[in-house]
Amino acid sequence: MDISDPRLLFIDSYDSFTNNLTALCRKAIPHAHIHVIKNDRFTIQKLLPHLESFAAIIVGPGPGSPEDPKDIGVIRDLWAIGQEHLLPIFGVCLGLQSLAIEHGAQLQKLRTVKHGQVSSVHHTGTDLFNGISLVRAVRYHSLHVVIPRDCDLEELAYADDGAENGKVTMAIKHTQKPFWAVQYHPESVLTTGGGIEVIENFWTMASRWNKIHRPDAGCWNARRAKLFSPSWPSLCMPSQMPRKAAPRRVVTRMVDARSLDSVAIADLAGASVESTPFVLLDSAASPGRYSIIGFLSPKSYRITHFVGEDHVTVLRDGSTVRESIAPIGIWKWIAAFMETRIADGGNKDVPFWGGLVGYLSYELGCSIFASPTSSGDRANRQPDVNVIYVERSVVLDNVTRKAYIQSIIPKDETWISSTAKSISRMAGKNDIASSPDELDISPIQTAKITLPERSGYISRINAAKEHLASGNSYELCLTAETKVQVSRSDSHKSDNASTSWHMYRNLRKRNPAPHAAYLRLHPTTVLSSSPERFLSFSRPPHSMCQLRPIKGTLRKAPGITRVDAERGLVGSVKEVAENLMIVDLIRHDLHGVVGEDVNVKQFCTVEEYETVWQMVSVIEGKPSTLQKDAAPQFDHGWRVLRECLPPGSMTGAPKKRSVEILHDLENNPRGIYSGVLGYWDVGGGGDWAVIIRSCFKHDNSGTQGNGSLSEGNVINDSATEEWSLGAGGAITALSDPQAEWDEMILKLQSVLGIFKETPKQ
Ligand SMILES: C=C(O[C@@H]1C=C(C(=O)O)C=C[C@H]1O)C(=O)O
Ligand SMILES: NC(=O)CC[C@H](N)C(=O)O
Repeated sequence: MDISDPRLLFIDSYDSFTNNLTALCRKAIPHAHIHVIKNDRFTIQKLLPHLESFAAIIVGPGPGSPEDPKDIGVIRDLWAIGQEHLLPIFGVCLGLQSLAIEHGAQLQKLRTVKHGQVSSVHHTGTDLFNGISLVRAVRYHSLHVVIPRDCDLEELAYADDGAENGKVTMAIKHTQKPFWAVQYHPESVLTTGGGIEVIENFWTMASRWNKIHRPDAGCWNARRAKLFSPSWPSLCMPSQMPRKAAPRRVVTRMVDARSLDSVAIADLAGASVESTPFVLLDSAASPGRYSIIGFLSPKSYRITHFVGEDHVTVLRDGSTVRESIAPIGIWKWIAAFMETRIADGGNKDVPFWGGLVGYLSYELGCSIFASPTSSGDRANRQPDVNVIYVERSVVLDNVTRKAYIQSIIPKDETWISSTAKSISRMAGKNDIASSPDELDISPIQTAKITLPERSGYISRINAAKEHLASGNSYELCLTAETKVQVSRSDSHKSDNASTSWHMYRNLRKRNPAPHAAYLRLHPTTVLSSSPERFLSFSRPPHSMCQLRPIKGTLRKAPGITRVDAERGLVGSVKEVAENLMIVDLIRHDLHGVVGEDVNVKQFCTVEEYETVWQMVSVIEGKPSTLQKDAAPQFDHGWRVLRECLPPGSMTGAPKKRSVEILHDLENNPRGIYSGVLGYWDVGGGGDWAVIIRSCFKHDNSGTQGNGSLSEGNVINDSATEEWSLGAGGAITALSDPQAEWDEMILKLQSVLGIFKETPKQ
């Protein structure tokens, strides 16, 4: 970039599409420096003296109303800027609404709200639309403006919503000042014709105006550079952390696993011994491929952390150490832990060589907004970070049936040889004792299931819809908790035999899923049959991030073919809108960390799972660094994870406002549900799934008696144990409350079957 390149000020109203728009502006206005500020960062008085440095302002979209000072911040004052400071401004959605109402237009609610829907835009073919023919544009709005006849605004485009809303203004310009705006979203992935073309036209007109009215632009100086954030995209700086040691070597032995499955190898690794920690990340169905089994020992580091606390607890070899995470915080603390444990030399085809395995809670993700933190009784709360450092592992390739026995412990050949021998021996036998087919998969009959209360859930759906109608959110993923009490006499077969392992095997059999997992990280046990990848990142130097959001769920039933499912999902305006909103949100999240290189690889494809059809999109991003020749970044993927949590498919859009609304609507913190589980590998790769279709237990959760944890030894003398599950779905303006309730129950049923026959509705 050159110092003389144009400089743009972007005003963000805490939206989840901002980075898509900045990326589009960078394409339309090559070499532009774009400085993004929040709308409440400066008062107009503070901003005015600096406007001379900017060639134009872009006012982004956002939740809420242009009439509410809390939602609109400094934006409303821009339109009254005096001649001395005047400059070109381009507004999007909330930006258009603000420009319009400050010039006498009426703000109204749409009768039929448009969120994630595509409309044809009829336009004048002039100004913003010069040289443009067909425009199909995505809309995300509940409010709209009615432009009076005799005012300083001119309508440039409209959409014809027919009986729903009549004609709705889609673009305007000021007749004397250099202000233009669109109501639709030029940056949405489904907008065609009126995207980059419109911004290019804005830029042509803005440059012309500047040439005539502001021939000498003000200079950019150190003070301004400090005041305004670095220009977008603010790419990853090379890691600040010095490498403390030479990389460790990964030693791998490959054996033919033949008909062995992950369950048999997990048994070998000690899955059935309740008192010990255990981790299995299990690809139990396509498109999952690898199953990762940790071979743990008392020497394995266990790391736990609670949101709001200033330390981590590290448990190892019988001792518990509290380590302060101040001032760097939990994310950097974990990055530093991993930075000293980088390893190489492993098999490039194997995604995991060793590293951290476990889960991160929903509230950990939310803490990035400084929003709600976890609350509740500390002794019975699940940790927000609960991971274990795996140094010995077996990775099973479920496609080639090869098992990779791996260790990052120096001089560990004896373990590798004996494990390789055991696996070969087991694979050689035809009758695999632990094959899940031979399991007794009868559910636990004495379980007491407490579903969310239906009327309460329906009224929360209606409250969510009111927020959507008022413009506070475009989509809200509402969820609720279900509890299951299991009598221990039923669940407890022998003293140290793990019943949760037995339950996991039932779940795996009933609902095989690509992101299945069994995590026994006391005090927490997680049984997962998640279909949804949140984020995977490949190892440097060619890191690639991939997110696979799911939106759109259809019950599988006899007679429903793929063609029917596609008609029901891809053919539904509601389902596609739900998915599109999350795709746009995830593009924004990813652009925010990796910069410009973000692509939608797959849009709304129907995938078949055990109990449901799901509509899945795939978004990929390639991290770039400031310096072309910078060393590959080991923690790129980890940063992407931190910046993109909590998963957009579990919040709705815009994320921050939706998280706040959901916090008010839902009674309890979500905890592990809606968080992510997976690994960060010592080679720098990672794979994290959204924690849905899963259930959880806290060692202390039973009634009577008191479970307690001491190193390697769990005592729980409770008469019952309590499992908890979450389920929910995206609520949009098009949602039917009864159908949403049914969808929530459908999702629950994929897990509830391991406890009891599915409850009757
Ligand atoms: C909320 C859940 O699922 C989420 C919501 C989906 C939807 O609304 O269609 C689909 C997958 C998940 O992102 C859940 O399973 O509990
Ligand atoms: N996308 C937006 O900027 C939305 C603006 C406003 N909150 C509305 O819903 O109409």
